[in-house]
Amino acid sequence: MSIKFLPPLRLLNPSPPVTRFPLMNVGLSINTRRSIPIFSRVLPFKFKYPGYASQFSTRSFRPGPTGSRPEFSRRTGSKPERGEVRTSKSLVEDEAEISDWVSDLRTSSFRGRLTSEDESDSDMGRRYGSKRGPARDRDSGSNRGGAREGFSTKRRRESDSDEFGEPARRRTESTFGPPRKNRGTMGLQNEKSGRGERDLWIKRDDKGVKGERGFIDHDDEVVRGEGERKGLMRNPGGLVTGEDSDDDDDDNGVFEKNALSSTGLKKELDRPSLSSSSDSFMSETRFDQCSISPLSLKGIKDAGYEKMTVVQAATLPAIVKGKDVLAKAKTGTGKTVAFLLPSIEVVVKSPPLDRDQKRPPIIVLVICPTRELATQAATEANTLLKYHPSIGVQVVIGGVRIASEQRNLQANPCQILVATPGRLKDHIENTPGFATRLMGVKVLVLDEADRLLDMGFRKDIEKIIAAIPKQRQTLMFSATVPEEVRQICHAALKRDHEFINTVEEGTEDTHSKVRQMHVIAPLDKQFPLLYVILKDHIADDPDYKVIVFCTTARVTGLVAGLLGELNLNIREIHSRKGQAYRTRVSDEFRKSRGIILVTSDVSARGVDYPDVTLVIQVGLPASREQYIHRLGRTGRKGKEGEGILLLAPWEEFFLSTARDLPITEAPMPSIDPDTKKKVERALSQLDMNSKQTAYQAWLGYYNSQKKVGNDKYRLVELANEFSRSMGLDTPPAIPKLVLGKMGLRNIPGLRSK
Ligand SMILES: Nc1ncnc2c1ncn2[C@@H]1O[C@H](COP(=O)(O)OP(=O)(O)OP(=O)(O)O)[C@@H](O)[C@H]1O
Repeated sequence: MSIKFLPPLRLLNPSPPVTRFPLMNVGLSINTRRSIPIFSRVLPFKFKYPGYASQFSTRSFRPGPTGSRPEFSRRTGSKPERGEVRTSKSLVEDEAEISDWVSDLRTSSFRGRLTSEDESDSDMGRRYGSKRGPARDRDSGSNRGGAREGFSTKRRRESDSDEFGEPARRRTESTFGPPRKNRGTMGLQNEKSGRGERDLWIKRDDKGVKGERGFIDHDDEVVRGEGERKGLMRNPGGLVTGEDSDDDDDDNGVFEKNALSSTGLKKELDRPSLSSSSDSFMSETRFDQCSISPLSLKGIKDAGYEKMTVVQAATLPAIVKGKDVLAKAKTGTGKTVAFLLPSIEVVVKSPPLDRDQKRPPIIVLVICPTRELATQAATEANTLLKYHPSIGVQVVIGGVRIASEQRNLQANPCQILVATPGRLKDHIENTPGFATRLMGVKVLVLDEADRLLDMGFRKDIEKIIAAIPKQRQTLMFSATVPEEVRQICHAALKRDHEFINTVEEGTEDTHSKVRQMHVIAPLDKQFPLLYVILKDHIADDPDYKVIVFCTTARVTGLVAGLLGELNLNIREIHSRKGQAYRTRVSDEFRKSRGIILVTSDVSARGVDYPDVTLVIQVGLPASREQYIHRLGRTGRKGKEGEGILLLAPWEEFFLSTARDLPITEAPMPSIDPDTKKKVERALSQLDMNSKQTAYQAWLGYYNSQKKVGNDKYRLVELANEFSRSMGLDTPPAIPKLVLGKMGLRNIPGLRSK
């Protein structure tokens, strides 16, 4: 059965045809075991370069006598093979866990949107509504109005929220597959049709017997019944219950019972139980063993790189052969060079620019989810291009005047463009001649691919892909490639792409040299605890360099204010800060020691700050993936590091979603009465506005976390606990409009204005 597609509605703005990503279909993800043997294909992999041949194989690596050789797996086609599914299945150990996992899959994409105040923040006005005001405000870097976090939260969830009416309709607009009630389990196979790329879906019955078939065509738009998508997004369980509420008291007890000296945690962290062997990120292959242009080799040498990292050695052969590649490698292992170097080689091999050409083509397009990351990738590209003076790199990111970017694009060579999605889309729509230049793209790179394919960016990415040639090479890189991303990535990748996974089978997605611990404490203990943990770490390591991740921009602002009042050497980065400020602070933090960066998820992915000694995550991470990326700011390039996750008792469920990661319980540091008083005094010094906005943002964030937000009554109780933890007797009032948008009108305990 083939599906009839309706043409996209075009009203005011004529837009290019859109490549549609199939929605992440949970049913598909958890049933891949059955479909795999039919669809997966492992092509023999022959190395072109002698240097690689001895080093890698397509088979799983079993440590030899030296035990040091890294393992990676490589396969082609859009379907995972057995080994890989085992890896993702390690998250899902039994049937009961599957439902938890499914809930997480359902929520993870919009969770990401809610928390990650990445580039999307600045462009949210454009992406989620027709009003351009908010985006402009943000771009100018000014703080406006306490209600905005609530609104931006709403915008970010618009496309898949049940609470706001409009979203449910939108959600159905791009749903693919057969009507839900007819769905059994399904497998997807990508193939080319006369009309472009499409996915074959095959329905299976309970025994896995093939039944109904159909196609999902990426070039068309489908309108489908509402119930189908809702069924995917609703969380059947996982509410925070009254029992959890009672647990708060119990946990207070535990808190006191477990209390050690304030240095207890530090001592625990000092224990030398880290394995050092399996984490080698360097390969034995030298860059000069590969067919790379001599000028690029000179640039590499000047950058101080001699041997390739594992991911570089693993992906380079396939990329230089022109293959599409989806690569997974742990954080801080050199993925940026892995995609930049072969991309530069494509430019080198392209015909030189014609000086008279009015609209010279952009040859390589790199898309990154955050401004910091885009800037960093461009800097790395410039380093590698040191001896290629005629090749130009330009960056287009939110928060910068679009007119100045337009001038730059006009005046300077730009064979390589690094962009954040929202701003790139702006240029496609508003910069004269830009769309023509994009028609020259030969290589598309999606850095942090899983994030870019997330719902928050998906529409922009679809538009961007529609604006570049179909005949191109696509490279996708990330430290996390959840199964549902595997399911949809072939909308952008060719059918015969290679999935190169450098994470050794049976090992964690995190580095063994990074010790991971959790501290569970009720909200009223968390600010003092954070202070104690930081003080201990500072006392322990005079060269400390710490990142503290908070759930939202406003909460980040509050925590930074508090730690500043406590005389710690604090810097803060989040989406409420102007871009110039963000860039300056980021540069300063990169170069400094003895410093603490308090940040939201704008710094979660990709940012390469050297020698971060400790990452603290306060509150529920948006997802297991986000936890991994945040943690990955420490322990880069094979170094050691520490991570502490500070959760309230009712957030402890997160640990079961990250059960495959070695997060151990930390001994509870004790808070002496002086410290408690000191923190209370510091809290009282903070201005009311920062507490009000933090409270509202906190409520918005947890409202979006299904396991907490489904029970609105409990949610409000917890929010008011947070309010008390800031030293407030009465919770701040929230504008009625915002409460309405959050679906929290008339919930007892909330004050409205
Ligand atoms: N061949 C190499 N030899 C030594 N250092 C390298 C090499 N390639 C890259 N690096 C360095 O490794 C560090 C980490 O690289 P990069 O930021 O690309 O990691 P990543 O894998 O993209 O991390 P994340 O997943 O956090 O984005 C950078 O400082 C980079 O300069």
